[in-house]
Amino acid sequence: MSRIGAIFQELKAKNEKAFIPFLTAGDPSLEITERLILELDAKGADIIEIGIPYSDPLADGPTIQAAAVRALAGGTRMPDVFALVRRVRPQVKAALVLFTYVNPVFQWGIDRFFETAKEVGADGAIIPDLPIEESGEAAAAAAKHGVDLIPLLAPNSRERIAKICEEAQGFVYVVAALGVTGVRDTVSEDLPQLIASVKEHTDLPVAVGFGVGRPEQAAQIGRHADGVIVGSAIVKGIGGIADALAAGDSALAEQKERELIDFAASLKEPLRSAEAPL
Ligand SMILES: O=P(O)(O)OC[C@@H](O)[C@@H](O)c1c[nH]c2ccccc12
Repeated sequence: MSRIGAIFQELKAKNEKAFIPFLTAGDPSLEITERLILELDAKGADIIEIGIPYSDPLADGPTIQAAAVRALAGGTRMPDVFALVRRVRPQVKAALVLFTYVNPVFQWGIDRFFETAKEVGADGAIIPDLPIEESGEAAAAAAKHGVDLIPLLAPNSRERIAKICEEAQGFVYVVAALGVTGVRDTVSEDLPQLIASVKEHTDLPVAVGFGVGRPEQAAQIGRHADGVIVGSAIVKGIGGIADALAAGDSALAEQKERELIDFAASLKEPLRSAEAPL
């Protein structure tokens, strides 16, 4: 069983739900990303999504776009992200999932991407602009090298649920809202129904992301899903660290970092003893 599978199994036995934060590698520096990964792991992150900065992140809202801009400006490229994963892997309990787009994977070489991912210790990969209809080659390479290729399933892809679930590895990423990434005020009322229909097609865990920015939202989703993914709200906090550093205020940067880690812990808290569905 993969590390991701084992983590979900262990959580289930404890009636806990997975907390899955996202951050962009190299935002604002690789050194800070490395420290944040260790701190998130220590605060109970079960899986960490590590974004490979990309110049054309079409599914991302302004917060994560800005993170990619900062990381690229700092010079972070694909090989740096692989090296980062290699460094942190022996130091963390959390599973590590690479998050990237089709183009960079193509350029690196599909087979070589998954081969390198495995070699440095990544457990999974998410490629949001890879439609299921075109995922054959990547799915084969991922399976060959033992990396879970985690598919995204959006509220508008009901007819495609069966096919996506059939191909899925690791977990199914249910997108809670249409549009781009970013914090939203409310959780969609249709979400429990969508999760239920995904669960009719697969025994894999289901994690929900898009728009989650508060512990109450995490708690609400945790009643129905096996995991909660939080990107923009975390990345916004990292933006605060970046701003403080850019202003030369390292004391403020340290304070922002502590606040971010406390915020991450507050998102995991309601998932530790998840309530059963009502
Ligand atoms: O930022 P949000 O709304 O919390 O959504 C999760 C998300 O950031 C992360 O999984 C992600 C980052 N970039 C993406 C692009 C597409 C889908 C998902 C993502």
